[in-house]
Amino acid sequence: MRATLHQLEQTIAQRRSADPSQSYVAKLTSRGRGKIAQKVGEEAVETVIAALAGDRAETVGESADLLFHLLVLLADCGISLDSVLDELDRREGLSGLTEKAARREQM
Ligand SMILES: N=c1c2ncn([C@@H]3O[C@H](COP(=O)(O)OP(=O)(O)OP(=O)(O)O)[C@@H](O)[C@H]3O)c2ncn1[C@@H]1O[C@H](COP(=O)(O)O)[C@@H](O)[C@H]1O
Repeated sequence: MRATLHQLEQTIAQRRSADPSQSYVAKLTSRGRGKIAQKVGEEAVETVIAALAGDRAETVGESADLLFHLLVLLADCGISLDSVLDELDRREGLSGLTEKAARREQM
């Protein structure tokens, strides 16, 4: 998962300055952060609709679209994927601490 997303992050970084007529990433980037953010919102809604409809294949496809567009948005904001993954790791550590604290209280 990490390797796939990091590879895609690198590809997006390379394609941002490509010819917009040759590259979707370049085309979307040239339309501005507002448009990129709008696409993230649309893909999120499409993912939710597919999940609630119980359509597994559609949910997988829309989730891939969502992750891809989120990476394009993060790149535009100058935020690395590692910053987000580090935040998730930090939270996992926090929840581990909470569990340990709860166990201590039960003793
Ligand atoms: N993962 C993706 C990916 N997922 C979805 N998409 C594109 O996202 C678009 C979403 O489709 P929509 O119908 O929602 O949007 P649209 O009609 O094209 O655009 P709007 O008018 O709605 O803004 C489609 O054109 C898809 O091709 C992607 N485009 C590129 N990638 C990756 O990005 C890499 C670089 O792509 P290029 O920048 O095109 O070289 C590729 O090698 C892929 O790995």
